[in-house]
Amino acid sequence: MKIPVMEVFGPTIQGEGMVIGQKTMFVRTGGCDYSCSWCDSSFTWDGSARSTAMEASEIVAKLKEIGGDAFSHVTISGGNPALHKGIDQLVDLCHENGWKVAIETQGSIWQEWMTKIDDVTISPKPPSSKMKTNVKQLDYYIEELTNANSYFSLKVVIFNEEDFLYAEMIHERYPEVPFFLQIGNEDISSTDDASLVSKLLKRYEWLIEQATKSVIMNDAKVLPQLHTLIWGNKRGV
Ligand SMILES: C[S@@+](CC[C@H](N)C(=O)[O-])C[C@H]1O[C@@H](n2cnc3c(N)ncnc32)[C@H](O)[C@@H]1O
Ligand SMILES: Nc1nc2[nH]cc(C(=O)O)c2c(=O)[nH]1
Ligand code: SF4
Ligand SMILES: [Mg+2]
Repeated sequence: MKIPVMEVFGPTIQGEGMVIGQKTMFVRTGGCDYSCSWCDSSFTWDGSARSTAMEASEIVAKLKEIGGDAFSHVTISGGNPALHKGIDQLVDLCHENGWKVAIETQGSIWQEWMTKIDDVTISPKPPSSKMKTNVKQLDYYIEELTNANSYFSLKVVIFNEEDFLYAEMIHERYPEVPFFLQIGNEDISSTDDASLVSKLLKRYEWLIEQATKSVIMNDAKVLPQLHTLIWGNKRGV
């Protein structure tokens, strides 16, 4: 079953969330059921770029072609990779090659293959995105991953106070799930890396302040997007 692929890149490091710093390859799929106002990967769904329909075996060949033997971890992101049934085979092939597999999804669509993934990041969207969370669906997600004994976490991107309150609500709803706060990048098309980084670090400091003040966030981890601090808004890193 073919998968629409926007880009395959790496090795690089995972710049976000539960396995931040992990050396990894990326497979970015096309299409999303959301359209977040601040999406830094909107080319996956807004029609501005074309995807290539690829079989899982072709994706694996591409990973080997560009990564050689210099990786053992593959992150599938998008768009929403959970739109695609064919990822089941991709995960199996990665495992056959001895690679671990991570996924980035917003938790809006469930797939049975989700429980095979080694590192699952669920990133529900706060009010600034203009998207609405289906909490019942999120409850189901968390329940399925918990029952499957999966290694998973929640990561909420924060742009303002209202987003922070949303993050508190999510963390309180699923207190057992490892919880990550991430700073939002407001300047997704800036090419001025110096001013971008300085602004992001200010936002990071602000988010740390919010988290340190909050009694609900006692066990939260507060992170920047590491890749943005290093490479700015560059694609394919
Ligand atoms: C591009 S999304 C793709 C995966 C999936 N659709 C999702 O949103 O989780 C990957 C991650 O980037 C985050 N992200 C997107 N735009 C961002 C921005 N402007 N600043 C910070 N994080 C952003 C998302 O919240 C998500 O955690
Ligand atoms: N280095 C790096 N880390 C990332 N973590 C999540 C990413 C994504 O776009 O899903 C991403 C990305 O695009 N690059
Ligand atoms: S859910 Fe993810 S890929 Fe989809 S629009 Fe939002 S940030 Fe972008
Ligand atoms: Mg990204």
